Amino acid sequence: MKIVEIREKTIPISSPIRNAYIDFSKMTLSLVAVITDVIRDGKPVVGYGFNSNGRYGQGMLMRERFIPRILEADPVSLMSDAGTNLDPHKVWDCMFTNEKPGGHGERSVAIGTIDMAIWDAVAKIEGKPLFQLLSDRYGNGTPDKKIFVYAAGGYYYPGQSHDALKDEMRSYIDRGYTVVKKKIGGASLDEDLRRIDSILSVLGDGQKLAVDANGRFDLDTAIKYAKALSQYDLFWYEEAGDPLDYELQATLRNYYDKPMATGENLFSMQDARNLIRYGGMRADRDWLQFDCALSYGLVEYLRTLDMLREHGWSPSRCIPHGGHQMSLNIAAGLGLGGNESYPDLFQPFGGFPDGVTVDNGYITMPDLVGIGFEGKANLYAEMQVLSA
Ligand SMILES: O=C([O-])CC(=O)C(=O)O
Ligand SMILES: [Mg+2]
Repeated sequence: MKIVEIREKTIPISSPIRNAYIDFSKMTLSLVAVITDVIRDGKPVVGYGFNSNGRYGQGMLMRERFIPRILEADPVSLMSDAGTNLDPHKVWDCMFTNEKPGGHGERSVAIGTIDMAIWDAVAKIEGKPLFQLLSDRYGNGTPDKKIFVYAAGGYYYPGQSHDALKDEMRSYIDRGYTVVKKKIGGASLDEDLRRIDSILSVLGDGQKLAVDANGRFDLDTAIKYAKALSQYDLFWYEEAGDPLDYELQATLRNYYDKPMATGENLFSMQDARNLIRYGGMRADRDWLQFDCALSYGLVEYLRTLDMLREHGWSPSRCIPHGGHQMSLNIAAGLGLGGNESYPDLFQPFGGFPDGVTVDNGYITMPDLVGIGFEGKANLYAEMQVLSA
């Protein structure tokens, strides 16, 4: 068997929203199709992948380095030992050939996107949902198909009123979510607190709200917010300072004893390990948000989960960034604590297969082969254009 062709396309996911650091008016992502010569149901197996929001399409890196390396490799060198399927770890090693360590930049996004498509193809060739394959290979063989999901929104919109913000949050609760997220740090502390008060007048409980500063704050500001936020008993306080400022994160724990979350902008096992070694994160209450689609894919995420276990962290402390079905499969197969969801943003990417509903904060994964993209009609329509 072999990979016949790999196609990629940059697709806009723009919207008028803004967090504390960027707006999404020009946001794009890469969609990838890995076409194999394996026939299932009379058609070649095609694996699909895309990167989640925030890092733009990475077509150039794929076209210049990673796709040619895969297509120029001896197909046997990319196969499982039995020769009946691709081996994602071997494909990963092939992509990483002649890449120096460190300084991960955005090649981790390009590789992560192709890696997602490889895993989709591998599970389709085995004829299983990816979560089942992961549980069989790396877990206990019994996936937990019920997954906690929270609704990420609460962005800054031009001219948005507090009533509109309240309506947005109410609509997530009405759709079955029990935890919602809002952005902070894109307005003054006073205005952010008024926005939080408005939202809590709807939610009634701080544990139903997470806040996200998107790495905007210096230490003084992070501490001011920490002190002010302490009154609410929030679900979490996310990415207060620069993602690579481990000392800031470690200092912040002296001012905030409630749960914190970070990690969506750490793109390698080594960066994640530095957070665990030096960031003062607490395995009994904090949350880790590494997103495989941005950080070298699931092959690297498996290394990150091993690293976490060695440092006394359970996979259940991971709730990845990005809101895509790949992380839902990892959550079900390997016991993560849940997944992000953007009910109204970045569609048709992200979200759940059609017919899946959120019930009291949880979804249940349907038994779809591969990652399950074929079960989401508007997403699969985009994918089919690429592979036609
Ligand atoms: O606004 C963004 O860049 C996305 C983000 O931080 C999140 O979903 O946590
Ligand atoms: Mg975030």
